[in-house]
Formats: sequence, structure tokens, C-alpha cells
Amino acid sequence: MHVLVTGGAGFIGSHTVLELLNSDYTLTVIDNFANSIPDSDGNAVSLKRVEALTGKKIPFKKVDVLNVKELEAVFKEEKFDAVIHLAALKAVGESSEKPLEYYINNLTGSLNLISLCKKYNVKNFVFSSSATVYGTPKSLPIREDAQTGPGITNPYGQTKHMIEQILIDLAKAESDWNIVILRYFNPVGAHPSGLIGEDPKGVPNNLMPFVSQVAIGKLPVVKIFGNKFDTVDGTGVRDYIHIVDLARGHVSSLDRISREGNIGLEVYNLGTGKGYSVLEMVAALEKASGRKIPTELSVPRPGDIACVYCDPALAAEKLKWKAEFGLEEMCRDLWNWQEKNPKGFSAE
Ligand SMILES: NC(=O)c1ccc[n+]([C@@H]2O[C@H](COP(=O)([O-])OP(=O)(O)OC[C@H]3O[C@@H](n4cnc5c(N)ncnc54)[C@H](O)[C@@H]3O)[C@@H](O)[C@H]2O)c1
Ligand SMILES: O=c1ccn([C@@H]2O[C@H](COP(=O)(O)OP(=O)(O)O[C@H]3O[C@H](CO)[C@H](O)[C@H](O)[C@H]3O)[C@@H](O)[C@H]2O)c(=O)[nH]1
Repeated sequence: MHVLVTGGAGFIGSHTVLELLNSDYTLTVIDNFANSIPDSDGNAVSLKRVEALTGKKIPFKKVDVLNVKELEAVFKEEKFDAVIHLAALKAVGESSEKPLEYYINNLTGSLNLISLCKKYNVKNFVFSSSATVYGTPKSLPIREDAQTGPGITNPYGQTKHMIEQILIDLAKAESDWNIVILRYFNPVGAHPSGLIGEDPKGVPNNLMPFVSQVAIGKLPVVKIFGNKFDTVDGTGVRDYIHIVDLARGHVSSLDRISREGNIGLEVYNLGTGKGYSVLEMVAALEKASGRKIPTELSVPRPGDIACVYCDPALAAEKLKWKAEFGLEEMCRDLWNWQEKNPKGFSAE
């Protein structure tokens, strides 16, 4: 299978590319560097490191999925069997400040891509969705058949829900597509080599990159966003998943399409099924790093949900996929990446 990966230079993309190469998929990767870093030759620094890890060359093109001409040139040049679509803007807070930018990038970009897939008859499609589409869950653990839509509090989450809807309508109308929607829970950690990991621009929005930057001394203190939630210790609970496990979920999705064919559209949660609180996460990184991590209580973030964790049974049954790593490995590998790359990829 020749697979086109969009947004492949990013956090999830680089780890997914690595796992796909390890499983002998042939790849072409595109990214516009909206949230990733090029080297002096215009290649992605993250993917150069994946090449070093795998010993394989990664065909890469700087392409914006908003640019139909550039994007179509990629389809004209190569014949793809499948697409993994990760390219998106993903900062929840920023999406409320710049809603149009998010709707245009994520929706128009996806529509451009899906239209070209149809035109060039590439009908195996894997889409990066998010647990955010569930809004506030009515019951836990969250299953794939839970309601989606109501309770989404930001434009970023809306874009994921809308793209899901577009794909659902498409699969209803045209039976020759094989579409897998992956709803990621909270990916954390890094590849165990410490060569690739998450490299947020500016101050991290997400908990674990923030905590690891406090541990290394780049930021002074972890702000705990509320301790009055109805959870084990009052702080928010999430289903954190090792990035390598999450990346392997994409390989399992393509494997399923190759194995079964004619799947129509399927939706899978990618999570561990276990929730940890903010305080538990801070304590786990303190253990992994051997450092004291200062915290202070702050106000809850608007729209934050108390507790989110999934039922990953469907992915186990159909995708033959299961998270293998636990909290200890997530924190070990995050800390290894942080220590080896205090400036992320930008030092190159
Ligand atoms: N990280 C998470 O917690 C999380 C959770 C749920 C879903 N997701 C989704 O997973 C996907 C990957 O997320 P990530 O964490 O790796 O983020 P990321 O920002 O590291 O990767 C996204 C990549 O897409 C690229 N990109 C953005 N707009 C583009 C465009 N118009 N054309 C080409 N490339 C473009 C960026 O440069 C970046 O390299 C996204 O769709 C995101 O919404 C992420
Ligand atoms: O500095 C911080 C950052 C976060 N938190 C808390 O830590 C938990 C996790 O927060 P994240 O921002 O890391 O993750 P979220 O679950 O809130 O959101 C992330 O995961 C979602 C999927 O569940 C969506 O994909 C969303 O886009 C993505 O940002 C929450 O309880 C949050 O309140 C803090 O206390 N302090």
C-alpha cells in the first residue's frame, strides 16, 4: 500500500510515519509547517529523525492542503492506495480567538483532500478525530455509539465533528469508500529513542508538555485548573495514551482495511480505558524525572470537563489493537525526550 500522510511532520504524524515504515508501508508525506519545523533544506526536522531511526528515505513535500493546485500535483505524481489525514490546526483556545482560520484550514483543507481522493479514486481514508466530539459524556467509559455534537465548546472541536459528519454522509452515499474515523483521547509521551516527540510552539496548552517544561525549569509552576470536580481528587481526569500506541492505531486501521475491504465507515476510540487525574499525572512525572514539580491551584478553564475516559473494546475486537504502554512508560519517554531536546526540534 502506498499511503499519503497529511500533517505528517507533526507530533502524531511523525510517530505514525515511523510505525508505518516499521510495518513496510510505502509513504508520501505532506505538511505546510504551520506547526512543525523545516531544516535548512526545506525538509521536516522530525522526519529526518524518523529517517535516522528507520534507515528509510521518506518522500516529503511541503504542501498546504488549502492549495488545491499543489495538492492535486501530489495526486497526479503518485498513485495512492490510502490517505491518513492528520493535517489540522489544533489549539483549542486559539480556535475561539481565530474561528475562521480554524474552520477554513480544517474544513476546507479536508474537503479539498476528500474531493481529490474521489477524483483520483483513493477511497481508503483514515481521519484524525478527537474525544472532544463527545462533548460532556453522559456516561463513562465512553463508547463509540455515544452521542456526539452537543456540548462541544470550541470551534476546533466543531471542525472535528463537522468533518466526521461529512465523512458519514459520503460513506452513506457512496458504498465504495473504506473510512476509519479515529477518536484520539489524550496522546502523551514520545518515541523511546528520544529522537522525536511533541514540540509545542510557545507555552504549551496541554497538560503534560507543560508539566515537563516545569520539571526541566523552563516554566516556573504547573497551574492546576480547578480541584472541585467530581473526581478522585477533585482535579480533571483524562485517558492519557502513549503516542507510540496511538501511532500504531493507524497501522491497525490500514491493516483492517487491507484485510477486510468493504468496511464502509467505522469509528474507533483510541485510548487506554483508564483515567488519571492532573495530580496523578504530575506525581508520575515527578517519579520519572526524579524532580520536584511545583504546582499551584488556579481557576478551572472555561468548558473543561471533569472526567473523560473511553471504552477501547471495539478497537481491540475489530482493529486487533490495544494500548500496550502504561503511565510509567508515558512519563519515562516524555522525560527522556524533554531532557535530550530541551529546545525541541528548533536547535537544528
Ligand atoms: N494532540 C492531540 O491531543 C490530539 C487529540 C485529538 C486529535 N488530534 C488531531 O490529530 C492530528 C495531528 O495532531 P498533532 O497533535 O500531531 O498536531 P501537530 O500540530 O503536531 O500536527 C499537525 C500537522 O499538520 C500540519 N498542518 C496544519 N495545517 C496544515 C495545512 N493546511 N496543510 C498542510 N499541513 C498542515 C502542521 O504543520 C502540523 O505539522 C490533528 O488533526 C489533530 O487535530 C490531536
Ligand atoms: O496547565 C494545565 C493544562 C491542563 N490542565 C488540566 O489537565 C487536563 C488535561 O488537559 P489538556 O489540555 O492536556 O487536555 P484536554 O483533555 O483538555 O484536551 C485535549 O484532548 C482532547 C481529547 O480528549 C481534545 O483532543 C483537545 O483538543 C485536546 O487539547 C484537564 O483536566 C485540564 O484542566 C491543568 O490543570 N493545567
